[in-house]
Amino acid sequence: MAPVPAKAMAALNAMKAIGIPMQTAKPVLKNLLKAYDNNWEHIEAENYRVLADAILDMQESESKDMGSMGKNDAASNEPEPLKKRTRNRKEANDPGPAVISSDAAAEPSLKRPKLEADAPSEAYPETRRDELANSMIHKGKIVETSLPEARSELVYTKNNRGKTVESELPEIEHRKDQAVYSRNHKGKTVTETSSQPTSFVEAPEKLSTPPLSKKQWTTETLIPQIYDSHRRTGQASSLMNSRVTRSQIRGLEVCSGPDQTGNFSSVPIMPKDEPRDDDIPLCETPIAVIPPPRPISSHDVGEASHQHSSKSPILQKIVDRDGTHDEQSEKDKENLLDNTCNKGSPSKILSVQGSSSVNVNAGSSDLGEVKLSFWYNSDRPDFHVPNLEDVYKLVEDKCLRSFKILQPSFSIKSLMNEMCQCFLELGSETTDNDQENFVQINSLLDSLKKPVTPTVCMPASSDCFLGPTLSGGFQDRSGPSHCHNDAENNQNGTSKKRKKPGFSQSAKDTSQGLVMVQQPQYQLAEFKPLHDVDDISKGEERVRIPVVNEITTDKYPPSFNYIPRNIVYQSAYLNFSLARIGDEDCCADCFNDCLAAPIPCSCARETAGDFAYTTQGVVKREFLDECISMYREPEKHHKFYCPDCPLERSKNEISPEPCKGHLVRKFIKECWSKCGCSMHCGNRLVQRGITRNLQVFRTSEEKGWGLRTLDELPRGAFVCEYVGEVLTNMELYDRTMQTTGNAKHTYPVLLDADWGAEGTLKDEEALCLDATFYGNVARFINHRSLGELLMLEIVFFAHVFPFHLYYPTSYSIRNIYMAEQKVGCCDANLIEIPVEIETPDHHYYHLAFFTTRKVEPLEELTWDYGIDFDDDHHPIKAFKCRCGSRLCRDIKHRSKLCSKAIVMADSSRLFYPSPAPDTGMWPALTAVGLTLATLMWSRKSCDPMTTTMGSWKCRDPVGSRKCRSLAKLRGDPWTRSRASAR
Ligand SMILES: C[S@@+](CC[C@H](N)C(=O)[O-])C[C@H]1O[C@@H](n2cnc3c(N)ncnc32)[C@H](O)[C@@H]1O
Repeated sequence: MAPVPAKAMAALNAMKAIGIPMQTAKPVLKNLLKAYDNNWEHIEAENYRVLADAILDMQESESKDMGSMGKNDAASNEPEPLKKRTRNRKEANDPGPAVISSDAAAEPSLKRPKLEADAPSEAYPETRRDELANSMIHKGKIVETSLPEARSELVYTKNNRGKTVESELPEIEHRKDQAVYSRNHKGKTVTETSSQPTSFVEAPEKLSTPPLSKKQWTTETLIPQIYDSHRRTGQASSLMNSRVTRSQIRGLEVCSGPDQTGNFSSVPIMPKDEPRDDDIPLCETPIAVIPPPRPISSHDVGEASHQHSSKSPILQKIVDRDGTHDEQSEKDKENLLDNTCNKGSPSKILSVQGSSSVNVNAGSSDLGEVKLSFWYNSDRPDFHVPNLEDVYKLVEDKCLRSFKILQPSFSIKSLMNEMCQCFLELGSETTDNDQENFVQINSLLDSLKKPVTPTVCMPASSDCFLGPTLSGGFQDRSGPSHCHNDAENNQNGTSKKRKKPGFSQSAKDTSQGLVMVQQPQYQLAEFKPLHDVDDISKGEERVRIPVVNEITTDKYPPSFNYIPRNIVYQSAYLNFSLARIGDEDCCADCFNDCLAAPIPCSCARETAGDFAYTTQGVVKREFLDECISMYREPEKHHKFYCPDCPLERSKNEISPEPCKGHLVRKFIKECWSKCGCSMHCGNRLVQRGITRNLQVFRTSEEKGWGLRTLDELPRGAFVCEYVGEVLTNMELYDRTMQTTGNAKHTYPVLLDADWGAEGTLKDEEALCLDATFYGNVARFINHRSLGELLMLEIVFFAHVFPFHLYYPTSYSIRNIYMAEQKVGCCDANLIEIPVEIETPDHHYYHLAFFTTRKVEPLEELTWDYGIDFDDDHHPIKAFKCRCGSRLCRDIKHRSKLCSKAIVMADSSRLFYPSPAPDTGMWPALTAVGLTLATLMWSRKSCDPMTTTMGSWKCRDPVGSRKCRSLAKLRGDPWTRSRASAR
């Protein structure tokens, strides 16, 4: 404990630091010590708030005395803040922030003497400066201690015992001020007005509400108004409102005495009573809202305040871009913004105090210059100045990890750039749009400050997490604490309300706006290479996965973070507790390879007592056939119908259509860590990760990038898992609206295999994978239909397929279809099969891709996204399909040539209904039809990388003439060797 004189010195110094001369503070301190019986705890609380308040009170009463001595003095050119405060309330019956509009500013009684915009500091006499400085100290909140040259244009913020108070704008106010004032104005309406909720730009007649007495300032009376305010402003602003409101509630709790439980806040009661109708003294200088101290958040920049942290010593070092630093005087630092902004005409400075040791300031000039400054003090004696680039990198890394920044292209510099852009936008907008703009800032920045919610319950001993050797495992990037907090999660989930279209649109607009105002990709490219063309996985997989592009000049695909295993985004609940795995769900007694055991173990239970994999490491034929048949003939398979389908809800929340049914999917169950077998067990395929040689390549059909195999793949081979962030449907919905609503390519997959069995699933519970920002190679697999238009196909083959010429006419349609199967043409060559690994329930599972047939080297790997191309509201954005398949479900965009061929084939059927009669005319007519069809088909480009448009035309990509030449052109070693070998 420091001796008392030292404490007194500290108190006086603190006052001095905020512009109160020692001689003024000293007598008040003495009185306070007496009043508090030398209890320094109260006096020191909140950085001598009581002392500062007491000084202000003293000044108030002095002013009042002066006011009563001669009211006319009030009209003098040297305004007396305290008197004016009184008059503003009493004469204008100002209920609060509603006066902070241009109308209000024009009110004669509210006017302050006009200050010239460019008035140099010398224009302010010393006394005036003192007054201003003093007026900015109210109830212990220090608003501003120095007077920059453009003092009159500064926007100040202060907190008057939980009430937000604002004064009129000076006549020289600029539209930028209006934006700020409108918002704060609203804050004040929320806080103070009970009978007349006012809108921000209301006319002065609305100002007749008498001020509330202090007794009325309770949270009980205020909270309903807060909701009122939410309603008034609409959902688009709900996020912002709730923040402003919360802080204000806190402020009220602090300042309005005991709360509902009778507890007082940390602020001691003022030793003396204050007049009920005059406890919102207004400053002469324009003031806005100081929210009570709270953690700094970027969105706060929208709230106007200007104050120095009363607790924090001013930062001693100012770091420039190169990491050098300067000792600067306090004044220099305070002038930092002003210097920047004084280049233009009137400048503005807005500032936010996020916590006791953080200050955020934003300054602007009318020339559109904006400067942001952050002051932070952590009291570290061993501090040294780091390189600023390193700081950027670290912060970006932290943001990506902790705050789950959505875009991997995120950078601190771009964030600051965005802040400046928003600042300018707000400053340039008319007041009508202020509200909207404010929401934009918040919805943008809110994504940066989402709290990290640990979401997965992983035993600390990590014995259920096999670590990086398993690609089927789980990866959490939310930090060391992995344990899911149910309560918190629920709270997160249920507290989130699905945003109505209005908000979503706004949010969407926001992201669009952001894209327009900056070039994050270029910025990112400046700092770090996007991908390694030799291995897009950057060593995360067991095999290297190169990237090639012979089509465009892009060296590699747009940026994303490569992850070999799923990671949880925020709220998704995945319970991987080993305790949940019962004996029946594992094979604790097994040893080495379960597939080698004479009797299948309990891990084959899911697949009807027989393992899904063969000992050669592929999916068994029967199992695969059944999975494929689900796609080809869905009507033949069982479906379940959700009572309240999350998919339909996502399309239309208000009146969702009944569930269209989900196929009861066949699951593969792999052995897991509670099983006795080893990692070499044949029933652990997916969890071992990618083993095939794959390549990311640029497709030639405007599908963007794609994935292909470099090796020949047998039927049923595991290729890769679809890896991404595990999101709840709610999160996906929000994300799609806010971030990727306008994205060219989308990467979400619903984990809906068990939706029906789980009863009514809330959007906060239903899961999906999103590989937009974090994903593996599977995110490059393009769509191709997996045979729905079966009959049409059969008809086609029945009439034009060359095989028909060789087969007897009695050859059944079914056989023709089988013939088509035999040559292996047309459909997607991958199918996704749900795989159970860590958890016996199927709420969360892995989505693994297996080949539906033998796949040739260099053939593009495709899978059927299951999109309903006619359903514009499907969560997976319907694109213009260019799969080229004759079976493509995107009928609108299906190749015209294909369609013509089909129509032609169909029309030939008019003459010879299928199966075609064996007449003499048949071969001739078929030959004509076939020639025409072939002509049309051959005009369609044959992609050497795929067997697009049928392997009968180009079955072996390297074998065909066109393919060979392209392969040469491409010149990659593998193709070269293949081509020369021929
Ligand atoms: C999972 S990504 C596939 C990778 C993507 N091509 C890329 O460049 O990143 C899905 C997106 O690829 C595009 N895409 C996939 N299949 C397509 C197809 N058959 N025709 C046209 N675009 C396709 C669509 O834009 C879709 O949103």
